[in-house]
Amino acid sequence: MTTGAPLKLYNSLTRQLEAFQPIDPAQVRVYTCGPTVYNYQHIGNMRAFLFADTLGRVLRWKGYNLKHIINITDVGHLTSDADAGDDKMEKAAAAQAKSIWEIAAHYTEAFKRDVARLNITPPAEWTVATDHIPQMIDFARRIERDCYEIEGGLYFDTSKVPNYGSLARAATDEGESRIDPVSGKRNPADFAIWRKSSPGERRQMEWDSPWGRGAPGWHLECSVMSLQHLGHPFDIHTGGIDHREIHHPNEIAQNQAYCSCADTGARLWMHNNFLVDRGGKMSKSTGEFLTLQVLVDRGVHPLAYRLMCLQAHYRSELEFTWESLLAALTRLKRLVQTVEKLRGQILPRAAGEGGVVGSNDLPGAGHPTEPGASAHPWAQHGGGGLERLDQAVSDDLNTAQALPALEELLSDKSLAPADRLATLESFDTILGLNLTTLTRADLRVRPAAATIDEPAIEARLAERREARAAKDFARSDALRDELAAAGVEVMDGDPLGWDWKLA
Ligand SMILES: Nc1ncnc2c1ncn2[C@@H]1O[C@H](COP(=O)(O)OP(=O)(O)OP(=O)(O)O)[C@@H](O)[C@H]1O
Ligand SMILES: [Zn+2]
Repeated sequence: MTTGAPLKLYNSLTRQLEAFQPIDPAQVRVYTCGPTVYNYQHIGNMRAFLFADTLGRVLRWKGYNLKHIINITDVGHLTSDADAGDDKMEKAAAAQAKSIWEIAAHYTEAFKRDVARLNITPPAEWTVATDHIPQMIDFARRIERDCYEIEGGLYFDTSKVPNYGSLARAATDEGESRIDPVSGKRNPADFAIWRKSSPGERRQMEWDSPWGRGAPGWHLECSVMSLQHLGHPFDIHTGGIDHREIHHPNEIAQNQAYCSCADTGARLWMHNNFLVDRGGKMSKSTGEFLTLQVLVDRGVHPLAYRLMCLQAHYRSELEFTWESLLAALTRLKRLVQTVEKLRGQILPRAAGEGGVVGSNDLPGAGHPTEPGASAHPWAQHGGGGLERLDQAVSDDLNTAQALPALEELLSDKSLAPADRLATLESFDTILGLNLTTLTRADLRVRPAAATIDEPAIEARLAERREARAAKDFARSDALRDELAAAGVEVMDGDPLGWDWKLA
């Protein structure tokens, strides 16, 4: 049973907020288009998975039993989403003189490491495209009547489905032919279901099919994996907003051809907006891009990036600047410091009462996925905090509004520290910032360029304190400069109580 405010989500299909009603109340099924593992994911890509994670966390918190699938695309995605150009995987393998399997394994592992560092809940299953080739061929056979064969392979005739492309904002008439015409296509928006290897072409990944040796089209993969692992129709399909224009309309067209009906395959299609920088959408194809590792190498904890994303609504464009990332880090430090203080306030009292309360003993601990707000026995102790959280996230996952509600809750002196901490656990079930366990020391990430370690820093700082006590300011300044040269900024009188930080 779910409780709390009705969950409203924005459906890209209808372009409006809709009250969420599960198809099967026993299990909510969500499919997220996963990464193409030809390169590291940039932090823009990770925004898409952070958004899907927030959706999953809210659904679970509201009491739904969630089955979430994220795929790994290791074949078929071409350098243009509009189905033209080279296969991204083949291209990367050729450039690095490696096998596609090595490329896929390396970047899949790197992606999963980032997923863990951002505290993104892993899905029920990571479904890998190349594990589904026979199913893709079966699916393609069933929709073959809506396709035609040309030299390049089997193409889907988009004129066969009524309302083709209605999900996209602009009519997709331009389709792939605008970029790289494929001779013989009937309509510009028609797309490959099965791409035949051209004579003389040597592909690392190719399979036999009724339409010749070749590889599946990228759009086919997601239709097939969602059908196999979730069944059609399932509840929610997510992806970045670029997918609203080509990839998802094509999935929908395939799904409708498959079922010979108007069903799009999913009830709701949800899309996160882009992370942008001064150059526009962050993109791997532009060459220079930021990975999570780059942020870490610069001394920024990954959860600061998570917080930065949570500060914006998922449907708003989010501009990346180092200043805004560092501001998010400061906000995170402040939250952690407040939680540490609160914990300090309850520990002595609890010890006096005959036992030390650890964070796992707090009410609500160990039940992170229990049903919604008012179902929690301790909801009344949160001073309305949980209701505010519920209202915010029920309004199309408005985490930006949940954050000030959390900050007000933590500083609400009319509530006992233990109650504030208990309510915090519920907030963090949704926000995923690890606020109950994160320490200030965890947030001090050593930049790759730093040439000094923590014991050495502490030793220099102790020396500097002595120099200051002895009013030897020249020595104190020299030590400060020495630390600065090693990448450490001394923070005298920092309001957050940070003695130093890695610059
Ligand atoms: N700048 C961005 N901001 C938010 N989401 C993005 C951004 N770029 C891509 N995405 C989303 O990231 C997810 C993974 O995308 P995928 O690995 O297929 O990226 P890609 O198309 O190869 O890369 P890119 O667009 O970065 O060159 C998709 O849901 C995609 O829509
Ligand atoms: Zn997809």
